[in-house]
Amino acid sequence: MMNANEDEIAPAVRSILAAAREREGGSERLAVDARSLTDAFAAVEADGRVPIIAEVKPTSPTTEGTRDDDPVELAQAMVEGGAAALSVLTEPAHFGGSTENLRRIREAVDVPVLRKDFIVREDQLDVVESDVVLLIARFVDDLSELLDAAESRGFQVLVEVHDSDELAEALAAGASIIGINNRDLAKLEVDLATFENVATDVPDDVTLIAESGVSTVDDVRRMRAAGADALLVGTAIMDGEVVENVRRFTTATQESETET
Ligand SMILES: O=C(O)c1ccccc1NCC(=O)[C@H](O)[C@H](O)COP(=O)(O)O
Repeated sequence: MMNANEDEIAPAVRSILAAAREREGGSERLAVDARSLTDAFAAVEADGRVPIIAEVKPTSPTTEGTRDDDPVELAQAMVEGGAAALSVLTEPAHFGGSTENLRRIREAVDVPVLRKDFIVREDQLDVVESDVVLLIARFVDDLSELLDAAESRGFQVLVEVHDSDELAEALAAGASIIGINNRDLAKLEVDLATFENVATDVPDDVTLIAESGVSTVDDVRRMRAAGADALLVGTAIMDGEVVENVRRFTTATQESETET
């Protein structure tokens, strides 16, 4: 079920995967009418801002405490701050997420919504509609098959990779939206140089997203300089005033923005 030796994976991530394998799928095949992620990025770019996917992330194995605010209010604040799209954790046991949160949020906003979860089987695509689903190359048995299964339901697919081998696998599977995760899921360590190193091998026609570990305006500029079409940011947006946090990141490359 996984490309890597399971012993190499951090215990928290092993637990996440074990729970993912147990989680039930849907009983009816979904057909999704998705909002375009690339159009949403283009609209934000045309406005001179940085496309940010803001993540509704109530908690995580590397975060202290839980943010209990209404997820819909958080999502609306993210859109008010200028987020191009939203990412919504639906993993319940380790991230405090739910498919119900995603359903309510997608109804309440008009930007594309990514379902952030650890999907390992085709039937797990059928539990809730979203505009984009995440597939993590490291954790999926047959990436090409699951990617096709998702696209045939109308989902756009963000394929997450962490190194050049996974990138090659994602490209061979036909991924057109790729996220390079700065968080090493084996050790749970974050290093922004990961994006810089792996991004050099990504073809221009791929929509490229920098994921995890972005906490300052300088980090946003660094990821953009390394070729990120968009950035996925969770913790640094959830920590404090959500509208202000998103606005700071979306305006990071504007001349008047000096704060780091
Ligand atoms: O965020 C974690 O602690 C985590 C732990 C184990 C597996 C995955 C994890 N995060 C998933 C994510 O992809 C992030 O939520 C997302 O990229 C945002 O990252 P950040 O901006 O660093 O919160």
